[in-house]
Amino acid sequence: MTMSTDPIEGVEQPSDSPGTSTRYSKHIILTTYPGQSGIEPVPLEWGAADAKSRGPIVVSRSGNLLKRRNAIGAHGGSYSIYNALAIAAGDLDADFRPDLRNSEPTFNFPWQPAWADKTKIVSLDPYGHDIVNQFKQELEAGWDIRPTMAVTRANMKLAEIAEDVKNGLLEVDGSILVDSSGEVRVTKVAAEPVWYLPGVAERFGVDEGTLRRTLFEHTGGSYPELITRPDLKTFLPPIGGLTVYIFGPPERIADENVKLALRVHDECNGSDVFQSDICTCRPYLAFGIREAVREAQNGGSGVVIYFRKEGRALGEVIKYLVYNARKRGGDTADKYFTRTENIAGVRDMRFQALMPDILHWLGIKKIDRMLSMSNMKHDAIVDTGIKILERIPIPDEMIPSDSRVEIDAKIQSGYFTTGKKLTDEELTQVKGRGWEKWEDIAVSRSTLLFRRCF
Ligand SMILES: Nc1nc2c(ncn2[C@@H]2O[C@H](COP(=O)(O)OP(=O)(O)OP(=O)(O)O)[C@@H](O)[C@H]2O)c(=O)[nH]1
Ligand SMILES: [Zn+2]
Repeated sequence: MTMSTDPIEGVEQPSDSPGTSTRYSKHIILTTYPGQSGIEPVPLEWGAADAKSRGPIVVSRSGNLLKRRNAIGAHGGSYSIYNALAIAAGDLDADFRPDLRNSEPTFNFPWQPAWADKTKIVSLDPYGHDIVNQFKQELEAGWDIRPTMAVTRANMKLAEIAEDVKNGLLEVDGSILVDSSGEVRVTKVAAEPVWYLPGVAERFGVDEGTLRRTLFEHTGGSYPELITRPDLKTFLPPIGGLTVYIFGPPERIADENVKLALRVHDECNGSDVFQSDICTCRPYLAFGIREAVREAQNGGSGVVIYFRKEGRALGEVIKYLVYNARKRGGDTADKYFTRTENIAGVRDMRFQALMPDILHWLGIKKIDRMLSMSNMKHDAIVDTGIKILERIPIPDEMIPSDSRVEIDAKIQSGYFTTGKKLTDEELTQVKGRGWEKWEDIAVSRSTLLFRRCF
């Protein structure tokens, strides 16, 4: 195969390639180059004063947009693959354009100076929720421009909140906390990642070329334009995004005169949804929601931000391998992080450096009550100029006994605490639950049944 670079012709699809599709031309454009004839990216000036002077993010390769794209990657984060599958399966037209009527935000977040600051927001599109309004003409002309953020509202119900009402820790106000079943009114913002590569590189203290080359190499060479198009500075990576849960009127978040309670939470599916008791994730999340509701009821604002960074962004498979190593090797707090490092090479890949972007987008300048003990979250937030006035650890009575190992290891490694920091010797004594053998459980159960029968 030969590669022609001018004009955009690409390579011929090999005749022996399986399932040659009639949906696409026989020429496959593997990549593009800045000087190629016809290549004319839509101007995009990250950090410009407003959406129109910034320009829309155009990432689609469909039709003529291939020449006008100003971003690398694809919409939808990790769901871009499902989108491709739907097209491959014939369920979705490759040139489909969404009908965005009535999809506008339920609350108009006011413009913040950070939206026009290319150092404050580098991992999401500050105008991603407002494209229907900002880029009407382009949409009407048939351009494929998509929202990367969405704002909606909902009611949610949490068992722990119902418990808090029952125990007198929260009062039903009929507006924020609707009733004693734990029903709460909430405004939600979903955001997909949109990276301004020079800004992301700067946050990690690497040069842009190194970041681009590393992303290219370690995604199986999936995004060659990271290498061939240094003029394209924006990348929509195939990773999960975040959701903001706002309790109380959203306009209060940016108001420095009222208090703000904030929990930044990273996904832990096993605990958050299924309530496994090996970690403190769901209890801290529920505590965060309770305190956010309380702050909103007191005339302030409560915010919980949920990031899709399962297993400290190592993924659930790695996490379960670590759990096995912990349970088989003797689960003690002194070895907690070593077990992860043995399997993943590092203990954490969450890179909290990008996390504060959403706080700046919301217009947060200070956090009165930070519901987190993490030094990494704290330092990342404070480093970008947001003040944290008080840090609130998870209350002791909310810590499941099997997760003492995790919490004591975290405190030892630098997590904030108002309690006692254990010595190295004491850490070896903090033990998690061992595994019972299935055979033993089954035997004792059958013995029981046997006894009951006679
Ligand atoms: N790899 C790995 N990940 C874990 C383990 N235990 C918990 N996690 C993950 O650790 C993350 C915990 O995130 P958070 O609940 O935000 O807590 P944190 O950042 O440690 O700090 P706090 O804000 O103080 O709660 C989640 O992504 C969990 O899935 C473990 O043993 N191994
Ligand atoms: Zn967890």
